[in-house]
Amino acid sequence: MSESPLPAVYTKTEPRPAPNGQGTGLFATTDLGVGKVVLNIKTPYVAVLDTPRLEDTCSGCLGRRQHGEPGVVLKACTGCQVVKYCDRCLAQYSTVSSPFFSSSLLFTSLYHYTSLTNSEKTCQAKDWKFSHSLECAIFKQLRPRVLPNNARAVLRMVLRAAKGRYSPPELDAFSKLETHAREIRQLNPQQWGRIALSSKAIKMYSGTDVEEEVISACGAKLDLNSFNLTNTVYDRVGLYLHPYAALINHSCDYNSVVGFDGDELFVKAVRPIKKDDQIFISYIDTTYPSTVRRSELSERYFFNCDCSKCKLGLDAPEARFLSGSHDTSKLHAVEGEARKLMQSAAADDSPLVTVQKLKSAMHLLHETSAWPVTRQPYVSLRDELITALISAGLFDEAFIQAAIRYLRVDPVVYRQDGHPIRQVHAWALVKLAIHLSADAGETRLEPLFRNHHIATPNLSLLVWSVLHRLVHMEDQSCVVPSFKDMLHATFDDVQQEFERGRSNPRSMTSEINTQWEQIGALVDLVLANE
Ligand SMILES: C[S@@+](CC[C@H](N)C(=O)[O-])C[C@H]1O[C@@H](n2cnc3c(N)ncnc32)[C@H](O)[C@@H]1O
Repeated sequence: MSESPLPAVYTKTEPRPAPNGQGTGLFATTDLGVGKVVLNIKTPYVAVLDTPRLEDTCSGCLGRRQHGEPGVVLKACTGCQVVKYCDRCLAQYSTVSSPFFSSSLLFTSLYHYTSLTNSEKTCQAKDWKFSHSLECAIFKQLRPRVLPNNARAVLRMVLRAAKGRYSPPELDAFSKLETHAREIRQLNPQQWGRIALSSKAIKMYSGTDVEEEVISACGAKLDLNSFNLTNTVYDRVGLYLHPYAALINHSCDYNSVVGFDGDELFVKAVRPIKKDDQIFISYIDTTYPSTVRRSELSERYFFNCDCSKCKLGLDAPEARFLSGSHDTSKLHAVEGEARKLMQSAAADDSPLVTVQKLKSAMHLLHETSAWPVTRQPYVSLRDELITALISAGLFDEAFIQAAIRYLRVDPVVYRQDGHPIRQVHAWALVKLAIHLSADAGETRLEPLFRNHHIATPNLSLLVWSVLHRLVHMEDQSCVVPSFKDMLHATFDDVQQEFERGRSNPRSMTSEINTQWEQIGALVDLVLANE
């Protein structure tokens, strides 16, 4: 992996002009196999948590330790009480006076900050050094109001730039990023209004002499170029920006995927890439039909996608209905009803009501006899249903739904075995099976199989077979290192459990196949009655 001129950036790519009005793009400098690292960035230009995640995610490791070490408790920064850190990594403090904010900021009293005397490897010390020392007093002054994520991100960039924390190549790369500021002003006046208001506030809070217009341009750059920051299991936790990663253009038929391990970014090849090929990621959820994708891309990113998948239009697999003749206007009406139910389910507080609404929406689609389980919004409805069933404590039903997704949806929707979403869904199935098999008494799973005259499968064998497959295909897998570590640790535990029981699943291939046949039979019956 060669180091780029930008600090902390390791890559097998270089920026070049891209064809078809795509501006600059990144191009492979060598052939790259599936699962290979295309780009690894150790330190973000800026990364912030979404406001609700400030409560439950460490602002230092961005949740990396929380997944590896269950039971980690978060403690609030004693200064601002807004950001929290893993307790195991909290530093020892001594309180000293800070000269930082006395003049430039709006504070009447001298703020006391805690100087860190412990190792810099701690989450709080790391974040303090990176940026929090510059913003802590501002957050404290504003409490109980917490700035929105994009305002906190722009504030961080302004404060870090003022303290000379960015190198000249980083500042230069950031300055060259596309903003589409003119299009935002003309076409999305609400977005521009939010950016402008936020810039005014940032200028006031930070006391910076940078002009509001320049801060607004930072805000527009952030909106256009930031990534969804995700945790180890690919749940969104915040915003991330780096000017090198921001050069990657979009294709719905992408060859690479992005993931985060704490604040470290990984771009991996999800398909084989040849030297000089352009690197493409997806900016949006590509499981939706081209009409939806194209309008999302033109509204937020101001371009018309012309990729091979978009060219297929209604002939593309994700847009097709089941074979037969269909009244399309009726199908659209049903889709509208299903979407309304989905929206109202999202707004509901009660998991059981949410479950009912989502099931009703799925039933509407199923009743058309035209809607494949792999066509949106069916796919998203099932994802939401699994989450709602888990919240409602209905783990057996969640397990069956996760098995439907694993066996019948994902192989079509995410064709590559190593696709991170496919791996995360497999992990969810494993977790549910482990949870159910740990239940001492009879779970509701047994009657479910019995009622359909199917023998109940041995969940431990299923868990072993999924984990065995995931661990053995890890070279081709596009997940981040902490996810792989989690799989390894769980597989080792399961393997040891079998060894203690003096059995060896490696020699039980036909038993394992039988368990999958049993699961497959129930999955098809549940789908037929959806
Ligand atoms: C995150 S930036 C990517 C880097 C950008 N090409 C540059 O030169 O700074 C996103 C912008 O790149 C352009 N872009 C990305 N993918 C594209 C595509 N498939 N076709 C046309 N333009 C694209 C659009 O202008 C979009 O708003």
